[in-house]
Amino acid sequence: MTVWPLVVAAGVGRRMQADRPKQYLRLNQRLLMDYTLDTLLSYPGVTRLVLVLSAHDPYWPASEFAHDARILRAAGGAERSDSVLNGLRTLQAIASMDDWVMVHDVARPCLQHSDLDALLAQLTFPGAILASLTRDTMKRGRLNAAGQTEISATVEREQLWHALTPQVFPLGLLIRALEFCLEQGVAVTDEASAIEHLGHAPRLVEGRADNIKVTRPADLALVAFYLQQARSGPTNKRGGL
Ligand SMILES: Nc1ccn([C@@H]2O[C@H](COP(=O)(O)OP(=O)(O)OP(=O)(O)O)[C@@H](O)[C@H]2O)c(=O)n1
Ligand SMILES: C[C@](O)(CO)[C@H](O)COP(=O)(O)O
Repeated sequence: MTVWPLVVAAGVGRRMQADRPKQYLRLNQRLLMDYTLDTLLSYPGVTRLVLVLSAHDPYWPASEFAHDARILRAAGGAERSDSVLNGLRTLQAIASMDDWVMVHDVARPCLQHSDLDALLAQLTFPGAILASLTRDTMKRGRLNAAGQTEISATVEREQLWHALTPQVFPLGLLIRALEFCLEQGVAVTDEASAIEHLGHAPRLVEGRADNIKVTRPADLALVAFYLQQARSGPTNKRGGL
């Protein structure tokens, strides 16, 4: 059974408010993107990887992996789901529809091989995602008459998870799910949502809480610390595709 990594890296990073897309910011002297690509390309059994970049990305040549023949590039789209679908359509040229695809955010550079081992132990229909249980009491907010944000409800915390990536699904099923959502005009922010819209229930695989998505400026120092810790700690080389 073949599992193809697909990395989405065509975002502009509005919330990061930087002078370039966040995947091209340096953390401990290395491009954020290169941490993510290194983790996936060094995972045992990975021979190719689909990388979705903005069609107008002038920064890619600065990557350590800019000339890596294992990388198959695809052009991004307006939304993350469009970028994923573009990547899947590029993957179709080299893959079987019965293969699996593992979609990962380039903005999650702290992914570790141990989490890939856990996720890839779940390659049964309809697929699975890495997730982390919420730790806090969760509130839903609303704007009041004075323009302040107030609590509208406390969300039941039992079995409440943060969806992370990678998210792994049969290639054909994920293409059908994303095309269905596109046809129905349903916006989805992760692959599992599209699979759910087909009536399936992907499994949740508990992953590391440090597999955070770099989104806002305050995330950079924390992720730099996690990456430093990972570099100085044991690496996970067991497992594989
Ligand atoms: N049209 C898009 C939008 C996002 N992404 C990717 O999807 C992942 C998660 O998206 P997000 O964190 O929202 O990244 P950005 O869209 O770049 O951030 P922002 O929403 O702040 O602009 C990122 O790796 C991003 O590069 C993508 O490939 N194509
Ligand atoms: C896919 C994801 O990382 C799962 O939590 C998240 O939905 C991406 O959301 P974004 O708004 O595109 O960052």
